[in-house]
Amino acid sequence: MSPPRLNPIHPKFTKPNPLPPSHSVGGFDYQPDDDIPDNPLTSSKPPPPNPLDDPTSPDSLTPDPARLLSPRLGGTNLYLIGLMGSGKSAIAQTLALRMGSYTFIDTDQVITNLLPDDKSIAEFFEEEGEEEFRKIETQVLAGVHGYVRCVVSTGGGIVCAPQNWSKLQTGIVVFLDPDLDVIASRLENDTTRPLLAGSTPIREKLSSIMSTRRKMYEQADVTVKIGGEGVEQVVDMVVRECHKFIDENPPKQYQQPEEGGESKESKE
Ligand SMILES: Nc1ncnc2c1ncn2[C@@H]1O[C@H](COP(=O)(O)OP(=O)(O)O)[C@@H](O)[C@H]1O
Ligand SMILES: O=C(O)C1=C[C@@H](OP(=O)(O)O)[C@@H](O)[C@H](O)C1
Repeated sequence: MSPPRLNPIHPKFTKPNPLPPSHSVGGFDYQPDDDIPDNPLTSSKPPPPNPLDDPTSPDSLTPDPARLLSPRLGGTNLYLIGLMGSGKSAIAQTLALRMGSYTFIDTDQVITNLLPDDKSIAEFFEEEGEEEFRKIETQVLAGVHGYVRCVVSTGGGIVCAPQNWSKLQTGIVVFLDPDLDVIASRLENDTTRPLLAGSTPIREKLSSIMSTRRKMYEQADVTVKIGGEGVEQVVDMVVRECHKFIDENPPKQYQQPEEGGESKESKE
């Protein structure tokens, strides 16, 4: 039986083996592939220039500012707050992915995992009431804030309990503030948010909840006003605002020494 035609670079690569004849890898001899145009290993033509050598080239790789955020945060968590439907879960998930070394956590998801009998948050609200839900939410946040390198999507009402702020403020708090019409259209057919149940139009309910919570949401370190932007664009906006926040509020150990030698910190 002939040996399998493994690609010697990585078995998951689907392109044919690019190695020249009689090249042996792992004990197998490989045959040339004539069908790869300009195979850099066999072609007589010079390879195209590396775009990285020309920083003005549009193909030149530029690092994602989201990835550059991770080392600047030094492990500090990001907490996303805002009204239900403002996009906290969607944005946190994509942000964590783009940051690379951060983990996405959704407090609502943690709560759902804790509830017995696969109960949903809406069912728990109905059976046990909002007050019981808030107690669990506070306990979950207390657990979550002990972790580092997390992008945490919180429940919309987490800002209402003052004791939650002592946990949120151990990280950078980001308020996602979209237009209420945008949120209302996103949640039009949603049945998972108990506070929106009933016959009052969603837009009206959102407006009433927002008017009692806005002051609390505005305690955030960073506010991102959102219109009709898609998820990736909102992530870009969050990243930009977080970099700005760090620029304006550098961690103490990074503060520049003042003229004359001593840093502000060492004088305190
Ligand atoms: N910027 C956006 N553009 C389009 N759809 C979005 C955007 N942000 C969130 N969504 C969608 O809106 C819905 C509610 O978002 P979600 O992340 O669950 O909000 P939250 O966690 O704040 O309650 C989801 O279906 C989500 O995919
Ligand atoms: O605003 C609120 O009080 C709530 C928001 C929900 O989370 P999302 O903001 O993720 O929808 C969920 O925690 C619960 O239904 C209560």
